[in-house]
Order: sequence, then structure tokens, then C-alpha cells
Amino acid sequence: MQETIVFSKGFSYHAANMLGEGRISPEEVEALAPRIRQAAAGVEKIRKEGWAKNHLSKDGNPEPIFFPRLPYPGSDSPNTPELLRKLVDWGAKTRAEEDAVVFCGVGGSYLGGKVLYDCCTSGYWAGQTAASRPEIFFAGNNVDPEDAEGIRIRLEAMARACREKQGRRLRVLLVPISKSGTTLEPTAAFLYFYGLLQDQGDLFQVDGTVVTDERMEQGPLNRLARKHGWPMFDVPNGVGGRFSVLSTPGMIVGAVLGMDLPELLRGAREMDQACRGDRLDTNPALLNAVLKFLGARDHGAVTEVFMPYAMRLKALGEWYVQLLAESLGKRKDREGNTVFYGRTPVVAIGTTDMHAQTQLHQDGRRDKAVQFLFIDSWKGRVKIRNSFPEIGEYAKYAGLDMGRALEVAMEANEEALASDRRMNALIRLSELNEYSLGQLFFFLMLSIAYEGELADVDAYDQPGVEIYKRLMGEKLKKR
Ligand SMILES: O=P(O)(O)OC[C@H]1O[C@H](O)[C@H](O)[C@@H](O)[C@@H]1O
Repeated sequence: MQETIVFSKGFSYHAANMLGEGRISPEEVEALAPRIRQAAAGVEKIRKEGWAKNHLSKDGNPEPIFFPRLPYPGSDSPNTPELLRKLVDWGAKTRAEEDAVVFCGVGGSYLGGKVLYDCCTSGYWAGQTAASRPEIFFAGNNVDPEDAEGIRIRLEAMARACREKQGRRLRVLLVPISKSGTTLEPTAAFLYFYGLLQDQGDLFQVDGTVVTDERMEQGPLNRLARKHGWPMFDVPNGVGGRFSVLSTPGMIVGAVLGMDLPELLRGAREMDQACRGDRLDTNPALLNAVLKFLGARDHGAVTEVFMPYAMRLKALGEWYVQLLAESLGKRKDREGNTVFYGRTPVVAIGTTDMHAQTQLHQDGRRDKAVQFLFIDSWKGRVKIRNSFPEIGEYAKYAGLDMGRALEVAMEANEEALASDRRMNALIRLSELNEYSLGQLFFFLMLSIAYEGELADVDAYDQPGVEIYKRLMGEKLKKR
């Protein structure tokens, strides 16, 4: 069985440490062959026809699944060439006119955009970036008053400086992003900031753009956009929040940053093409899904530690947490049997969390698979100089490349876990740019889609979040 799949364009998936003694055996994989074929066929059906087995919307109606079409702009994709142009033009106009942009979204309407922001604003970003851009804020991903106040204080300071230096009002664009248009957190943030900025008309000029489900004509954001003439971007039918990073909720953030959106989709498209068929030696997403599925089902690896060796990729870990938790954490399978499926996602950052979590990964319950992630181009950039030659303990740091130290630490972690037969796998990217991010997002989304098929659970609904929402709604009414 293939242990490493090198996808030629700078992406590779290394599975050797998931296999072997005390871990998954080739025989187990072999025994799963009929189900693997079914899973590949299930995802292929979603690709071709847009239907996943027994999937219904929240209202109980059949709902298509269109995320596999996102990388292929065209008439049968939620991403059309016109939409991409509209996003790019909107991004350029926003950069030219606005001083600050406040995105208000939560869950899938926040996490993907935050990944794009974090990556793109890094000095090690190898992709396209706008020369200048408005200051960007993410609100509405919580109803934490302290966080909202923090943004208010910063906006007010910016506005006062703008009045003093340029004698004009600060121009702030509010962008509520919510498919349903009624989610507590983004709605609270949008209303809070709109009221606040309107009340200080001498300091602020407020603009709006909304990202919501256009088909809900009477939805609050739709009505507001019509009334105020604000631009509106559709969260397309058949694209759920956690699969929407390559759709309007994620790409609108990329558009402000001046990212190359077609390139992001190209990376996703080429990954999609590389992840077809039922052969594990050529389909890395299927291989990843099979190993994680067998690890969880037969080897107790019901926790997945997602561990990028990059501080910047913490947001990616948080995005993956929603993808894995909401997609696979299911009470029932698609035949209605109670299965309580799912893996608990945990984010760890290397090397930081080697000093906090690795003890548990190495010696704790054997209930984990660790998914490492490493970016090669971060090596060879920061050299350490030892200014204290008289201190013997520092000698080994002299001339050390910090990126190589990061890699050595990760390799040591992989090896240490493997030496105790603890499952781990590695994704390597040659560098971080739009193309490789597109690959990575799509690899992870497809892996989850394949695993949903293997476990026979609906990866596209989230019925479990309705219970607290109902209770919260009742409580909020009473207050
Ligand atoms: O975009 P929205 O409708 O505001 O939804 C935002 C989030 O809300 C819910 O809690 C769902 O569980 C998430 O899947 C979704 O991403």
C-alpha cells in the first residue's frame, strides 16, 4: 500500500506512521475494499449529480450538495466567472474607498475567511497581496462584549486620528455574513456596530455589503440590502457553511485582501482531479479518510489532533475543527441506526504545544491520531547567531536555521509517536500561496466527504445544534 502520495504540485501526504504494528494493517484496508469502492462512488455521485445519499435540509426537503463544483467556475457551479469578477471589482473598490471593514460572521461564515486573512497577512505569504488595504476586523464570531468593545475602541481611535490628520470622517464598511441571516452572534455584532457608528455621524461614514442566501427574499439582510442599496453576495444553495471557504463567505475576505481568487480555485480544482477514483495509491483524500476511519473505528483513535507547525495556521486548525466536528459528529447513520459517530478535533501548534499537549499525545490514552502539517519554504530564512560563545550550552544554536529547527522538532515528534505505535500522518506544502491553500482546503473537505461515505453518516447536516438554539431562543425572548 502507498504510504506517501506526492501530488506533484508541492503537496504531499505521508501516511507511513498510520500503518504498521499496533496500528492499521494492509489486511484491514484490504477488507474494507467494498466499502471504499462505495465511498468513492458516493462522492463521485455528489460531484456529478449534486446529490448525497438521504441528505435533507433543515426543513426536511432534499437539498443538493454543490461544494465539489466550487472549483469549476461555470454555469452549473455556484461560482460563475461573473461572480468572480464581481468579487474582484468589489474588493478593488473597497480597498480604494474604505478605511476599515468589519466582517460579522460565525462558524462557516467566519472561519474560512479568517484563515485567508491570517495567511495572506503573513510576511511568508508567497501569493498575491494588495499594496494597501483597509484595516480588517472580525466581529460577530462571538457575543463577547469585551471583544466588541475592543473593536469599538480601535475604530474610534482611528476615526479621531482621521479627523485630526485628514479632516474627514472614517469610512467603515460593515459586512454581515450569514446564510440564514438570523444567527445570534453576527446579528448582534452588526446591529451593535451599525447603531454605534450611526450615532457618531461626525466621526464615521457607514457603508454596508451583505453576504446571505439570496433566495430568502424576505430575510432580514436581503431586505436591508434592497432598502439601502447595499451590494449583496449570495451564499449559494447547496453550499453549507463549513464547505463555503471557496464560495462567497470566504472569498469576500480574499477579495478585500487582493488575493488571486482564480488561483485559489485552481489549487482546489487540481486537488479535486487528483482525488478521484477508488485507488488508495493515487487518491490522497480517500487514503486519508480510510486511515482516519479505520483508526477511529477499530483502533480507538477517536480524537484527531490537527497540528500545523506554523503559528499562522491556528485559524486553519479552527476551520478544520468545525469541518470535522459538524460533518462527522452524528447520532444516526443514513439508514437511521444510532451510531454516535465522530472524532473529536483538537488543534495543537508545533512547536508551542509540544510543551503543553505532547505529553498527553505520547503517554496518554491511545485514542488519538495526530495530523501534522509543515510548510517547506519557511526554512532558510531566519538564522540564529550566538553572541555568547563563552556559553557552551549555546554552541549548538550558532548558525541554526529556525525553519529547519521547526522541521527537526516535528520530525522528532513524528518519530517519538511512531516509536510507541501512535498513529500520525503528515501533510507537506512546498509554500503557502493561493494555489496551495486551495489544494489544502479541498484535500481536507474531500477527506471529510469520503469519511462521511465510509461511516455512512450525513456529512452535510447539523441537526444537533438545533436543540440549544431553540432553548436559547426561548430564553432570549424572556430575558
Ligand atoms: O451563516 P449562518 O447561517 O449565520 O450560520 C453560521 C453557523 O451557524 C450554525 O451554528 C451552524 O452550526 C454552522 O454550520 C454555521 O456555519
